[in-house]
Amino acid sequence: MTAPLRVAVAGASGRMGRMLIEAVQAADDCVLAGALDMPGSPALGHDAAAWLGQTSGVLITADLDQGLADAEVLIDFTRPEGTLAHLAVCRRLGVKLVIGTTGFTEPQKAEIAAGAQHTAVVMAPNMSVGVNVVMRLLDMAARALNQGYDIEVIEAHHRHKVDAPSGTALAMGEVVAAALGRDLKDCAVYGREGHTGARDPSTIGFATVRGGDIVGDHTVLFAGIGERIEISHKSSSRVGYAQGSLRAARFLRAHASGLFGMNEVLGL
Ligand SMILES: NC(=O)C1=CN([C@@H]2O[C@H](COP(=O)(O)OP(=O)(O)OC[C@H]3O[C@@H](n4cnc5c(N)ncnc54)[C@H](OP(=O)(O)O)[C@@H]3O)[C@@H](O)[C@H]2O)C=CC1
Ligand SMILES: O=C(O)C1=N[C@H](C(=O)O)C[C@H](O)C1
Repeated sequence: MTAPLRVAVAGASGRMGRMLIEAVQAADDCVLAGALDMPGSPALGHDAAAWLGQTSGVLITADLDQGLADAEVLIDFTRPEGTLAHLAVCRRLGVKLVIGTTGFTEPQKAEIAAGAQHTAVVMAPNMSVGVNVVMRLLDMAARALNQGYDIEVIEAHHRHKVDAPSGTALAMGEVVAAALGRDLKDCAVYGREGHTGARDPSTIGFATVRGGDIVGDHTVLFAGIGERIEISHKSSSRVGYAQGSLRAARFLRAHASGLFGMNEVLGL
């Protein structure tokens, strides 16, 4: 019988961190092997599953070496600077990494790609199966609607989200731009205000909504003359992100190095 996968979770007291701890605790083939949080976090020293009324035997720590010593894979949903600090330690200790964090700059993405030459990494702005299927639908739609349709990406998230547009919205824009032979860097328009002039048909527009407890809604609109096509995904729970992350962690068992996306994890 295969030994359980030893999973550590970063950002253990965050919205996704808690979801992941609950998912690892419930999975037959995984065991919680570490839990990281920020120095000064009130969660430090507490059992990582205490908030569930459970005991995991894993205390939340800010000491990265200690928190990763017994782990095969770290699942990281934190902030870009946290993820990069975790990557450096994972690389040194030979721990694999699932990155769900969003908001990376291009140089930060290059640092992750370099780190993945030494330890295996899955990185995706959205771990849900549904969103990754939508990415394929968008590729198909953009190729078919390649003339006469104005393309806008609209996303809505909770009031606590710190990056905009969402990583998923940007990835959707990249898929559509690539399908149309455009580079998103050259054609993205992030918000509009004032006398904008008429819409340039070669652009891909982005609109961001923030409020309340919206988990994550994404729509890509193809607006033509006489018809509109909307391809939407709406998350009503973070469970899908956590389950997708565990699939990514299991996938990494078979890989020693390399940078992978959810399309490879899911075989899409
Ligand atoms: N790929 C996907 O499927 C998804 C991606 N996300 C992304 O995951 C990230 C986290 O989201 P969410 O859980 O809502 O955020 P939270 O703010 O709820 O949690 C973030 C956690 O990371 C910790 N943290 C913050 N900064 C650092 C740092 N520099 N080093 C180490 N730890 C740090 C926080 O600690 P403290 O509270 O002490 O600051 C907290 O525990 C975001 O980038 C979000 O966009 C979210 C959902 C799905
Ligand atoms: O911050 C969030 O909550 C989410 N972030 C990810 C993103 O930026 O795309 C994924 C999901 O939409 C939830």
